[in-house]
Amino acid sequence: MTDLLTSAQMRAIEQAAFDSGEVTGAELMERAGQGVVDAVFEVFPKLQDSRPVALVLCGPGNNGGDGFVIARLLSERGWRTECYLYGDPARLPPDAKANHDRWAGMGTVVPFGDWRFSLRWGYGDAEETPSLIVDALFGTGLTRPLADDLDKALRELDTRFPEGTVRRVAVDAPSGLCMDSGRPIDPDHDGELPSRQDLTISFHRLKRGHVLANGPEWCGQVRVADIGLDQGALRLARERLREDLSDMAALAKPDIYFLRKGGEEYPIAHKYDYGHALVLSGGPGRSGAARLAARAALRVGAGLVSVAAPGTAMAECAAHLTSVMLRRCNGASDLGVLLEDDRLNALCLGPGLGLGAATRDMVVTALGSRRRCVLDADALTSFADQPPTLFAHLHSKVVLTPHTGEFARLFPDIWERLSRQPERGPAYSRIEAAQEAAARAGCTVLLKGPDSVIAEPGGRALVHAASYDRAAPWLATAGSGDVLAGMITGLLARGFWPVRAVESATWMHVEAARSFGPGLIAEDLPEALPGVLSSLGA
Ligand SMILES: NC(=O)C1=CN([C@@H]2O[C@H](COP(=O)(O)OP(=O)(O)OC[C@H]3O[C@@H](n4cnc5c(N)ncnc54)[C@H](O)[C@@H]3O)[C@@H](O)[C@H]2O)[C@@H](O)CC1
Ligand SMILES: Nc1ncnc2c1ncn2[C@@H]1O[C@H](COP(=O)(O)OP(=O)(O)O)[C@@H](O)[C@H]1O
Ligand SMILES: [K+]
Repeated sequence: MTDLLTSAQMRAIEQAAFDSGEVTGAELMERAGQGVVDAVFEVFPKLQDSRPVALVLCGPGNNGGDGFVIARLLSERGWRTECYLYGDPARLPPDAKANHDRWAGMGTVVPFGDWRFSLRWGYGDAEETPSLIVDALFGTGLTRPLADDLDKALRELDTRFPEGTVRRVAVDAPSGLCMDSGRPIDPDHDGELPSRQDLTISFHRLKRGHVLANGPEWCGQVRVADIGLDQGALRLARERLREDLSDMAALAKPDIYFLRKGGEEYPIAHKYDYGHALVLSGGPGRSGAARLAARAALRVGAGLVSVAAPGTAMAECAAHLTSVMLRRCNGASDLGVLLEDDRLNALCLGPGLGLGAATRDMVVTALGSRRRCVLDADALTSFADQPPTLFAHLHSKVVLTPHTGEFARLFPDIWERLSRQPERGPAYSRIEAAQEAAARAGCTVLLKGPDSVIAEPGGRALVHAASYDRAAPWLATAGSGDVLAGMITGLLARGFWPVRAVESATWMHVEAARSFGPGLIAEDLPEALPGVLSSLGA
């Protein structure tokens, strides 16, 4: 389990470590600076052979303190390093002040008022041009937008050294990014930070802002530096700050133990031991989405999968289905009859189902059967005018899988908070939005996107980040959400508890896309699943 921390959680862990006597602030700062320098040369080995000239931008807090450590360590490696300080040296916090003073005995500290980037750096002298710019201005302590003069100076610096001419590295966070939400605190610039980093080094664990919203876009790559905070500090912090840490989010991962067929759980299993999923289809010309979902449910290991289609779409479905079975279902009352078969243990409603009263009725019937159930697409949008009607029927075995647009229709007030440009930090995040939605709905909610958030009504949240080395831009293709809904349904049929089904499915969905690569269309996803399952050892 990889935790994703808020700034407050990170501070609580740090404080617990100090109080336990395990480490001092000065030691942590030294390790943080060392962690940055190590990561920089590991990720960009060619920097060792380039111009050894660095510019370190230090801020008024401990992020700036890390910057002074980095300057010293670079200098010890023979780099010509200059520090620019935004802030009053006399008001730096103690550890940052100590490192400032130590550095001031070795090199220069240019006060902000004297920043003349375009004149001092690379002005007719290639030798002077930095090959590394370190952003140690603000980290987890950012609470408000960058001041105009600082923002302007940073933008000038950014244009002075275009992308590719210098490596930009951020300490903990690209300055201006809220680390609780991944959203720039920058109402005046429409969320455009002054510069895009090539590498961001987090400490101890990733923070939420590294993976949520625009975080990955501004961080470039991320690395986590181990600064030696052990489990003891985490335990102590947890005991002290139950509230802050009980909602610690984590990164999603596949549940390998339960994905495996056979094994200790089912040494001689029958197909019904893996459940029977039922996917409802729309009318003629609209059955593709349900068929995609059904195939995905079967590929992910449901024992049996049926599509239930209106009479008018039976021929179309029959022409395309082989191992997936077919049932007639002309509406809510037919669905009620089908559900008398209690072997049908997981339902999927929404993909291609059509909008309106007929869909609403089928949803209500499905929910009334208390089956495990995935509601996606049209099953959600059909309640856009009356979300409370839907919420009244939901229960803990249901999963809602809205994309952003569907989420906005069902939870307009939550969406409004999430889409407002943040003026202060910590900003409202997609994790909080999904948590609030799950609490209101009383069931598991998957808020889809490159940063998919899975939230349970009890408050626990998981994030599946399709970013950095797990980026899967090919998933932005019609029907990929239908496949995901089917995968979740298949895992529910196999007996997975909702949050586990969603966690494993979102992970494998991205993995399937990545294993296929460019040119992916939704039909390829179920076919890529056997490879994904094998690679997991399932
Ligand atoms: N928490 C930990 O365990 C560790 C933290 N370290 C570093 O400490 C950083 C956090 O330090 P701080 O809490 O001092 O926070 P920062 O250094 O991120 O920010 C410090 C100060 O800036 C002020 N501020 C916030 N937004 C501003 C704005 N827009 N304009 C001007 N001033 C603004 C704040 O009031 C605060 O005084 C981390 O990001 C990391 O770099 C590391 O030294 C290693 C360990
Ligand atoms: N750029 C992207 N990177 C990673 N995953 C993405 C990206 N765009 C979309 N996805 C994923 O693809 C799926 C799309 O679902 P959805 O929007 O419901 O599409 P559709 O309705 O066409 O099936 C979601 O699981 C979403 O998380
Ligand atoms: K920073």
